[in-house]
Amino acid sequence: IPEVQRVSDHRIESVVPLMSPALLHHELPLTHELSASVLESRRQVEDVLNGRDPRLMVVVGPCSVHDPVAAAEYADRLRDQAERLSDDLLIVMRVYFEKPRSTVGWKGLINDPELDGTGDVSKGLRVARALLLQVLERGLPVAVEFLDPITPQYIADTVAWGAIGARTVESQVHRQLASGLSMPIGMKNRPDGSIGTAIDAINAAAAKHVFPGIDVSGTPAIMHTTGNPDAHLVLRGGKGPNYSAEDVNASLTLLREAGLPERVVVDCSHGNSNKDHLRQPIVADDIAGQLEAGQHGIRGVMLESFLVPGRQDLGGDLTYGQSVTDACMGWDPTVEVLERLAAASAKRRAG
Ligand SMILES: C[C@H](OP(=O)(O)O)C(=O)O
Ligand SMILES: [Mn+2]
Repeated sequence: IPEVQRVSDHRIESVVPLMSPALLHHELPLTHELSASVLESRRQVEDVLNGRDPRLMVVVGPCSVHDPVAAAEYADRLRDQAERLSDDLLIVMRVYFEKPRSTVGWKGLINDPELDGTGDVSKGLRVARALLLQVLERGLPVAVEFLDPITPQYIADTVAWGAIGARTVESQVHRQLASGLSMPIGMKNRPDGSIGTAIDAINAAAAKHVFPGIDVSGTPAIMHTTGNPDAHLVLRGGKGPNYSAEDVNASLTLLREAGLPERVVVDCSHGNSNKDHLRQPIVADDIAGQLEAGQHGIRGVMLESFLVPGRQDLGGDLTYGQSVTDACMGWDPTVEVLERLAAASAKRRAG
C-alpha cells in the first residue's frame, strides 16, 4: 500500500487480492445444460409467484451451509422429495452462504470457510460455487440470501430465487442490487415486524437504478439496471409471529393498497417460530390450513431444515449435519411437513 494511502487508510489492516468473477466462472463453469435448468427454474418460480402455476413454492434447507459435504447429502435427500411431491410443490433448496449478524458472529461460508475468522474469501467463493453446481446437478433449484453487493457476480447465475433479509431490507444498496438480479427476490419484513419497509423495498427494487459495482472481470463499473418486477413480500415474524390468517390478509391488503400483486411467501422459522425448530411444523400446519381454506395469496413457504435437528455453536467438535446458526428441523419432521404442505396444496388446486 503506498505510503500516502497507508497514512489515510489507517484502519485497513491488509489487502488480499481476490480472483475475478470471470476466473471463478472459468474454473467452475455453469454448463449449457445447467444454465438452461436455472432459467427453467426461474420461470417456474415466477409462474408460482404470479399464480400461473397453482403449486406452492417451498424454500427449504439449512439456515446456513458450513459443511458442503453435509449440504450435498441433504440435497440428495431433498431431490427425492422434490421429485415425489412435484405435482403440488415447487421445492427450492436453501443454500445460504451469507449470514447477516445482528452484531458480530460467523458470517458464512463465503466470508469465512475455515469457520475460524481467517476470512479466506477466495476459498469460500470456490467452495460455495462448487456446491451450487453440485445442487444443480441433482436437479434442485437453488435459493440464496444476497448480502454482500459483489458476491452476486460470482454466483447469481446459479440462483432461481433470492432473498433480501430482514436486516437489510431497508438498505438502498440491497434494494438497488435486487433491481439488477435476474430472479425473483423475496423481501423479508424488518425484525421489528414492519411490513411497510418491505413494501418500499419491493417498489424500489422494481425501479431502474444506477450504482457503482464490479463487472465480471472485476473491474469497477457503473451498473445500470432494468428494475426487477418479481420482488415480493416474505412474512418472517417480528416482535411476534405474523403468519396467522389475519396477518396474511392484513399484509395482502397493504399490498393491494400499494398497488402491488397480492402475494406473500411465509417463513415458518425466525420470528414466526421464535427460532424454535420444534414450532416450525405448527406454523406450517397453520399455513396448510389456510391453503385448504382457499387462501391463494400464499404462494410460498420457507423452512429451515437440515440432517440433524437443532443447532450448535462453532468451536470444538461439530456434529455432522447440524446447523451452526439458527436451529433447524431434522430430516424426518421435514418430510412430514413437506407432505402436509403438498396435501394442502393439492386440496387448494382441486379448489
Ligand atoms: C437470516 C435470515 O432470516 P431473516 O432474519 O433475514 O428473516 C435467514 O436465515 O433466512
Ligand atoms: Mn436462519
